Amino acid sequence: MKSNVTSTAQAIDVSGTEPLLELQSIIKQFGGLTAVDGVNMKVDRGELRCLIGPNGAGKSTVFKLIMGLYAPTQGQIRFKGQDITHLNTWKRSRLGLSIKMQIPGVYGELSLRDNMRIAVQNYVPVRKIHEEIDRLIHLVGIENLGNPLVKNLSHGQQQWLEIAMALASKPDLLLLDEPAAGMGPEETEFTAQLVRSLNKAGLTILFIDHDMEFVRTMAEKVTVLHYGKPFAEGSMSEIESNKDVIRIYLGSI
Ligand SMILES: Nc1ncnc2c1ncn2[C@@H]1O[C@H](COP(=O)(O)OP(=O)(O)OP(=O)(O)O)[C@@H](O)[C@H]1O
Repeated sequence: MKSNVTSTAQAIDVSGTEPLLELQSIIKQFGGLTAVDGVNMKVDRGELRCLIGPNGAGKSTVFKLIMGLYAPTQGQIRFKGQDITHLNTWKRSRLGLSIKMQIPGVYGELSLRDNMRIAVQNYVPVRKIHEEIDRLIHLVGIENLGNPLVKNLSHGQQQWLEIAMALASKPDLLLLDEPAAGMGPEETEFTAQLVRSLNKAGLTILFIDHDMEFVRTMAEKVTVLHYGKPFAEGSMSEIESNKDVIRIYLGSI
């Protein structure tokens, strides 16, 4: 299979010097547990960045904070230069943030196109829905699957469908939580190709992954989280040769 990305809907604003996303001193506590402990992070337009770190380091919580699924205990989140710390998820998605979570968010008992319709209907007029569904399933390379019930799709196909659904809002920044988890080598390769081509077409992507081979082929820049704090940041080769990162994470996977 091959992905069909040529361009995403929103072009890169080359004039903008401000980071697309900025986390400023973000803290998130769950009762007595500090899951995110003072994260400062900037993501520039056009980046394909990976967030790595040991289990429980706070990666998924950071994603949920960015999307407004959790409110930070402290700190500020800025997106496109705007303070979005107190905006609800719907408004953030209108502003250009989208997420594909780790837990599948597709409806197995509905057909592929009905799943897409749910994702698309809030963003295009009714007369454009079919056309938009066609565009998005073509974009992620699942246009030849027909219209089966989603529970009958393979794991990989369900993940790509979910990426297509996440693209319905025409995001500027797409968050992918372990996009290739549970996939075989071929599906993983297709996912890597898809994510890279979406990025090349102008979409900024921040993803979480534990599969270093996958990260190596994808990310230009890697941020390491450890106990809820940024621990290291750099190119994959810098990260892989960082003795402290090997000690706390890479040495154990
Ligand atoms: N809703 C919640 N309530 C209480 N504790 C939570 C909640 N969500 C996350 N945590 C805790 O916060 C910490 C960070 O969790 P998080 O899922 O963000 O880590 P992670 O780096 O994504 O881990 P993994 O790689 O295993 O997915 C963990 O100790 C987790 O148990």
